[in-house]
This record gives sequence, structure tokens and C-alpha cells, in this order.
Amino acid sequence: MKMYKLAIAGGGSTYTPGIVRSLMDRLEDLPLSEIRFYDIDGERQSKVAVAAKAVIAEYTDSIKITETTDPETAFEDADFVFAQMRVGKYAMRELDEKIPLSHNVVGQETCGPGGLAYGLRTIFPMVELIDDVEKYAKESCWIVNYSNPASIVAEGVRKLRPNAKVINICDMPVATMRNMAGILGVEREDLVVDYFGLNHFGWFTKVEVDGEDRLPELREHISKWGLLTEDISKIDYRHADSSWIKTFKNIKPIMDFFPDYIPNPYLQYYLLPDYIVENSNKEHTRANEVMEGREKSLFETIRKFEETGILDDAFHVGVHGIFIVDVTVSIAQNLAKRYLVMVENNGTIPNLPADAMIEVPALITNKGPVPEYVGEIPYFHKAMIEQQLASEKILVEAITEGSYEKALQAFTLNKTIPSAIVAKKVLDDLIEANKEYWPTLEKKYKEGSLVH
Ligand SMILES: NC(=O)c1ccc[n+]([C@@H]2O[C@H](COP(=O)([O-])OP(=O)(O)OC[C@H]3O[C@@H](n4cnc5c(N)ncnc54)[C@H](O)[C@@H]3O)[C@@H](O)[C@H]2O)c1
Ligand SMILES: O=P(O)(O)OC[C@H]1O[C@H](O[C@H]2[C@H](O)[C@@H](O)[C@@H](O)O[C@@H]2CO)[C@H](O)[C@@H](O)[C@@H]1O
Ligand SMILES: [Mn+2]
Repeated sequence: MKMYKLAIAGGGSTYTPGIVRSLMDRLEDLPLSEIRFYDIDGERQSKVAVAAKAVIAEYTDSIKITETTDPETAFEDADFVFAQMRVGKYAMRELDEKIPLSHNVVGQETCGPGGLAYGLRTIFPMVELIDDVEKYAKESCWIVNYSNPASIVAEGVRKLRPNAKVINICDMPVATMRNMAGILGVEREDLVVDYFGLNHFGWFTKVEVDGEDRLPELREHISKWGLLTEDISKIDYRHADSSWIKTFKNIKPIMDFFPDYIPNPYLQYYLLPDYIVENSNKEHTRANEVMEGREKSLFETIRKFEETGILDDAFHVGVHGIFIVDVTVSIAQNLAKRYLVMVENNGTIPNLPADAMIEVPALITNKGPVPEYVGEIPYFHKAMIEQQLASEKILVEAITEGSYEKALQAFTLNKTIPSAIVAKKVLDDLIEANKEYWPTLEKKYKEGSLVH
């Protein structure tokens, strides 16, 4: 039996113990001889590894476990690398959210200026990770990447390391399908969906169960409750925070306006930005909620385990862990299972640029994802996608060319930002906050006098 060596980059992530539990649940499909936890923050890594090891010990003692901050130790001879780095950690996420909000612009970790800022921090570390993996791991090694902002990361990788074996994935579509399945009273695996867009920027165009169109029923439900089960207590606890409840409820106003397709919940930031800002607490954002919630409870669970040997059932698997393992099993066993992932367009959607990194259904094989033909998309969605795509592509050019003007274009083009004046103010504040992380963005031209 083939045994795999797997490394988790960003091993100190709050998601690590849950992902490890998903891996343990699937050992028959993905037998592991080794798991290596790799992080640039050794202290955080070793604390989180306490929990991850305790989870593994519930299943087996035959997996070699390594914790390291050394890329060679992490990736040598590896078969798979899971990437889940948060460059700048929650401290920078908080600024990505609060700086735009201070200018009355959406403050979000992956959408709008916060996402662009996070992208500017993440592309070069991602390229470094790819280079390390290529240097040390097996030639067949795949990087399965969750690191956000996935859309910008995918574009950066496409441009800077076009031949890298990286598959960029996101759990938002599967989480959305989990809610759809709950509403329809079926299993998520029973849904057959069509979907197109960019990451955190797409639409479900078909939802079928056993060949039957269930979109009309979902439309009807959403028009009353949004994309939540009628009984909110049934919701996955990862999504029980008020911000996630509001997010799933906001599918209702979006579909009241545009009932054709079911939007990815993240479209709220582009279609309802003024409403989102009005309803945001500028002093207490999602980063605070996560630090006070998921992160705090993880470290408390670890402390309790170290003191008492009792491991609370805190490492819920959820769709996040299930999905990354499903994708990996499909690669490892060449199953060609159909999942929504990011791929280079190349004609899948003929009326979008061939070099766009789109999110669509694809068959996941050991040679990578093979996208299913989508066909032309309507003008409204095409126009929205192209605006966002341009913002993300120009941002990547800004990084590679070190260009302030291109960064300003990327911010100005983003639909969450009302004008170039606001774009400049937000960008300048973010440059100041990201001094440690961003490449230098040179100004080619002397600044005009109108903008203060
Ligand atoms: N694509 C998706 O749908 C999806 C879903 C959930 C989370 N995520 C992403 O997963 C990541 C982890 O999220 P989290 O909330 O658990 O964050 P976290 O801060 O708890 O964990 C991230 C870890 O990455 C480490 N790190 C930072 N830079 C690194 C580098 N260059 N090399 C190696 N490690 C590095 C940090 O030290 C930290 O331990 C984030 O990027 C988040 O956006 C993506
Ligand atoms: O605000 P956070 O850190 O809680 O979540 C941000 C991430 O949100 C999405 O992932 C969800 C996922 O949809 C859900 O099923 C579950 O696993 O929790 C995740 C975190 O809430 C999104 O897809 C990611 O890109 C975000 O990083
Ligand atoms: Mn995502």
C-alpha cells in the first residue's frame, strides 16, 4: 500500500487540528506515514501541534510527526503540501478590515481593499513556498492551497510560477452547498451544481438532486430566510457567529434584486457595500471576533489538555477539513471527482479572458484539475467579473513591477471603492501599515495637487 508524506505549511493555523481530524477520518483513502507541521512561527506551531498530536493519538501511533520551521525538513520527499498561511496573522487582518472602514469602505479580509492588502503580503511568501517545495519535495508533489486571498494568490502563482503544481481551493462554495442541502433536506453530496466566477466572486447557476431542478425551491426559501435553515440552531457552529448569520441572510436582498442565480455569500461586499459599511462596527471587526472566539478557544483547549489530559471536542471537522482531504484523495487516487476549484480559464468561459483564474467545476486528477466547459456567461456577471479580475490582475502587476500607480489603479477599479480619491487615501494608509510586508511601491509621477 502506498503511504504518503504530507506537510502542512501554516501548521500553526487555527484550522490545523480540524484538518488533522479530517485526515485521520480518511486514513484508508489517504494512508499517511508522516505528517510535518511547518510554520515560520515556531512557538505558535508547537502549541497547535499539541492539539494536532492529541487528535492523531486518538486514531493511530504509526504516523511519524515532525514540527519544524525549516523548509527542507518540512518538504523533503513530501507527496502533498497543504498551504494555509496567514501572512501577517490576525494583527494584520485587523488592520486590513479597520483601515478601509475608517474611510467608510468595506473592511474585509479577502474582499475590497483588505483583500488587496492581504494579497500584496502573500504573493511573495507563496512563491517562496513553491520554490522550497520544488526544491525538496517529490516531483509529483501537489500543493493544495487554502492560503488567502486565494483569487490573488492564484493569479500571482499563474503569473510567477506558471508550471507549479498548485491547486487553489476555497471552502465557501461547499459551505454554501451544505446550507442548501440543509434547506432541501438532502445530503450535500447529493447536490449537483453548476457554478462560475472568480474566488469569493461567483454564482451557482444550477442546483439539482437526482436530476431534479431544486433552484425554484431554494429561491422560495431564500426569499424568506436567506440561505439559512429555518431553525438557525441547526447551523454549523463555525458559522454561528452573528457576522456569518448576517452574511447568509444577505443572500435574500441580493436574490430579491437578481433572482436568477444563487450568489457566493462574499458577493455581499460588492453588491451591497454601502449597507455593509453602515452595519459594520468600525472598532470591532471579524478579526476581533475570530481572536476572541476561534483562536482563544483553541489555545484554551490546548492549555486544558496540557493540564488535565482532557481534549475537548473542539476540533470539529466541518466542510473545511473534509473538502481539502476530498480534493487530495481525488488527486492521490486519480479519481477525477468533480469539485469547484480555481483553474486558468483557457476557453472554459469563452467570453472571459483566457488567462483569468476562474472558479468552476473541474475533475480532480493526478495531473491536476480538468475544468468542465461552462460556455458564455451573461453580460451582467461578465462585467462584474471583469472589473474584479482587472483589479486583481493589476494588483499582481503592481507587486511584480513595484508600481504605486498600478496599486492605485487596482484599488480604484475595485467595486467596493467609490472614487480614486478614496482609493488613494485607503492605499496610502495601508502602505504605512504594511511597511514590514509589502514590496516597495515606487511612484513614477509627481503627485498632483488636487488629492489631499
Ligand atoms: N480558501 C479558503 O476558503 C480558506 C478557508 C479558511 C481559511 N483560509 C485561510 O487559511 C489560512 C489560515 O487561517 P487561520 O485563520 O487559521 O490563520 P492563523 O493565523 O491561525 O494561521 C496561519 C498560520 O500561518 C503562519 N504563517 C504566516 N506566514 C507564513 C509563511 N510565510 N510560511 C509558513 N507559515 C506562515 C502563521 O504563523 C500562522 O501560524 C489563512 O490564509 C486563511 O485566509 C482559507
Ligand atoms: O472569518 P473567518 O476567519 O471565520 O472565516 C474566513 C473564511 O471564511 C470562509 O471559510 C469558512 C467556511 O466557509 C466554513 O465552512 C467553515 O469551514 O469556516 C470557514 C471559516 O469561517 C472562506 O471560504 C475563507 O476563504 C475565509 O478565510
Ligand atoms: Mn474561501
